[in-house]
Amino acid sequence: MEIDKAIGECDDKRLKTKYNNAIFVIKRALSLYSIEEVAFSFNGGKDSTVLLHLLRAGYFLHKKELSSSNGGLSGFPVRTIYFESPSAFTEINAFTYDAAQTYGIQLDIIRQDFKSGLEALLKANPIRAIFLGVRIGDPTAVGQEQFSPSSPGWPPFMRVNPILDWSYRDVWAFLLTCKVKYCSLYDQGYTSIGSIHDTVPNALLSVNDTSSKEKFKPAYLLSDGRLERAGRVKKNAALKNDVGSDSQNHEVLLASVIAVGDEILSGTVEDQLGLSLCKKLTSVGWSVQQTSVLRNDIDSVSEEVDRQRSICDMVFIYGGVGPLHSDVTLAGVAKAFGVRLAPDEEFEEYLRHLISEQCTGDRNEMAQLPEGITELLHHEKLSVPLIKCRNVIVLAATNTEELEKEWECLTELTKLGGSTSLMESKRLMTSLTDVEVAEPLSKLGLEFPDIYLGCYRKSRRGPIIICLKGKDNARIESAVQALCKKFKEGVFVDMK
Ligand SMILES: Cc1cc2nc3c(=O)[nH]c(=O)nc-3n(C[C@H](O)[C@H](O)[C@H](O)COP(=O)(O)O)c2cc1C
Ligand SMILES: Nc1ncnc2c1ncn2[C@@H]1O[C@H](COP(=O)(O)OP(=O)(O)OP(=O)(O)O)[C@@H](O)[C@H]1O
Ligand SMILES: [Mg+2]
Repeated sequence: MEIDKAIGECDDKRLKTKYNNAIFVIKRALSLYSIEEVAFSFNGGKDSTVLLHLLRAGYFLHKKELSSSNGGLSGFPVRTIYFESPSAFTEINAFTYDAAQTYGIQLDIIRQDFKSGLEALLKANPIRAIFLGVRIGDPTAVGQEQFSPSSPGWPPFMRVNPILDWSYRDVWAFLLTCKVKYCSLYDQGYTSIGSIHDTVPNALLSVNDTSSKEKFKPAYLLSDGRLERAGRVKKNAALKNDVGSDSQNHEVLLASVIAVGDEILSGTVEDQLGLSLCKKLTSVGWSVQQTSVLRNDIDSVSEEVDRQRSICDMVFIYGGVGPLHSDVTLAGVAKAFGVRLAPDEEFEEYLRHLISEQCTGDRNEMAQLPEGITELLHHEKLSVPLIKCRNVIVLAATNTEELEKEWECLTELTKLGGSTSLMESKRLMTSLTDVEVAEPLSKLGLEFPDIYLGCYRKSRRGPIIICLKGKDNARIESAVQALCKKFKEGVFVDMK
């Protein structure tokens, strides 16, 4: 088998190890599942192409072990699915079809989105496991292992990721050593290929040329594989980025507070931090748009963070930060931004000081932070810096005392308290009934559209508290006067 031979004959020890491990995973999968129960998700990308050849070799070696036959491969026996999209590059499409022909692959073309397509596929076929060319640096790899069940909400199958631990360099070492064909776009400076709408050649491969047309070196010449996605145009480029940039245009800054903890949802622990954070944010003029409590689950965190970061100026998240298996908050944040978790030397240094002797596990694993988007906010009062990922602040506090300290440092280090014009407010208490105040209050709202009017009561029959907020004290006073005029004197007590 030419692939096995090429790797066997090369003297790249690292590549041999990676190859052997991947083949081991493939052979395990082929032992666990029958050939009808497996599928290969192929899209003509470089990682997919590596996997195609590993599967060809793995199937050959698996068969050889079973029957001690040494025959060649006739056709490719693994059901191969390709989600064809109108926004795919024509070069990718052409290569995919070409490869199918060359290697005797019967392609199942699916023209639906991934989820619906997989649902239909699994309904019609006995498939239980799907091979994917996902690698650890991919945003979608966060939280995955070589065998990972599909996520909740997805049809049930096993995701098999034989090249999960391969680096960018390993991929190119394999393709070049085996001298196999790959999509022509990689020779034009594309290093990771998505759709025509979000992919351009990697600027790091640009060749300075006097002619007008920009030229690029081939993908295998990219020296720092961590930058392979530099040619991906950010999907959310237009979204909010940071306090102090486009957020300055709002009158009031918007915040979202997210707690992560199964223990809160089960009612075992009362969430004090959320309450405290809302108070603190309000006191410095922020408007808290939403608080939410999430399960310790990567996808729950990533979906909520992704939603909130695009709506709010700043997202504050706490809980699920640390070395426990349930501490998935940072992985969720990474997934929300489409980046991987990567070891951070600076952060590791802090942890080394902090936990030194107690550490039995891999300290490096604990020091993983969302790559390329994390800013460490240092403060002499903090033993570990605060973690800021674009407009998401990850708080490590586990109680209100710790939060107090982190908040103090945070307000000193960022423009949290300084960038907004503080809101003025006044609270009035009345023993009038809600029916009595309802209409006059809604009219007041129309007369003073610039004043926020909030109402609540502590018990059904207890007094009503009316809260007036605005930028200008004089306007608040006018609103209070106007409200008082609508009733007998003395029915409202000023609560300050
Ligand atoms: C065969 C297959 C299985 C997938 N299974 C899952 C899954 O279990 N959970 C999930 O969140 N995404 C799953 N995805 C989606 C990918 O994680 C990812 O969203 C997809 O590759 C799109 O990447 P893009 O948005 O960068 O194009 C799957 C995709 C494919 C092709
Ligand atoms: N449209 C698709 N059809 C079938 N499988 C897909 C599709 N998109 C992604 N996949 C699966 O997900 C894997 C990861 O996709 P990803 O885009 O990261 O890698 P790639 O396309 O192989 O290489 P590259 O990183 O250069 O784009 C693929 O190897 C493939 O198994
Ligand atoms: Mg791709």
